[in-house]
Amino acid sequence: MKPIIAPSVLSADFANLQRDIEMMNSSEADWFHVDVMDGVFVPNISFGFPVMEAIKKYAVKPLDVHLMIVNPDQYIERFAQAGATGITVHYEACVHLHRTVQSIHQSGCKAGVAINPHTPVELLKDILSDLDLVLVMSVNPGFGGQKFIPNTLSKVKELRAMAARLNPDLIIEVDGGVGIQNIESLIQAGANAFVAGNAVFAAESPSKMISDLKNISVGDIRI
Ligand SMILES: O=C(CO)[C@H](O)[C@H](O)COP(=O)(O)O
Repeated sequence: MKPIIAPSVLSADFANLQRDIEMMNSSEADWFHVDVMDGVFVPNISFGFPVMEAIKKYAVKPLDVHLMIVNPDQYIERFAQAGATGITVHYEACVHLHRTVQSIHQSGCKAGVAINPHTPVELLKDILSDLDLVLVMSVNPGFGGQKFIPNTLSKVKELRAMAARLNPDLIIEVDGGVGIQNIESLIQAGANAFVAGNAVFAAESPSKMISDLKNISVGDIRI
């Protein structure tokens, strides 16, 4: 099974957003990854509803919305209305995570939980069966173009083993510093969805890079 590739709109050229969206539409990308940052949960501010609605207007693929914000519960319904297909909230930002996940499902979206590099996978044990996706951050969230943290590989392996018992259909998405140099080992570890910002948008041909990531040959596929 080929991996899910979700180019991150954060790394697109915002002055040519429609052009970059059309590129993603006609590429082998599966999802649009939409990073929302509030300047509180992470030390950066990206964009909010108007940009998200503009993306939705042209995108013909699912919008995978990653909320790097405090109090995400306040905004779930609005992100669903703005066109999200899936909404991922941070474990570290939610006090009543089970309730938040229920709200995401009630809004009609797929539900994901993201964990920061320092957050142990085992903390997800009691929520795992309620999730469609876990997003494993392989950089500290807030900025594109950072260096992949190698410890992510063992976290993905541990999570896939836990999911085999509790939620075999779980999508494990990796976000941060992902590219052609590490996607194969991440697939072998058990991940099956990948966010790629810099790797795609700094490439000479972004659509070819998306295709190369999508069609990577993997020795021992475990998904
Ligand atoms: O969530 C993010 C930052 O918080 C970005 O999606 C992520 O960093 C992807 O960018 P890159 O592939 O350039 O690392």
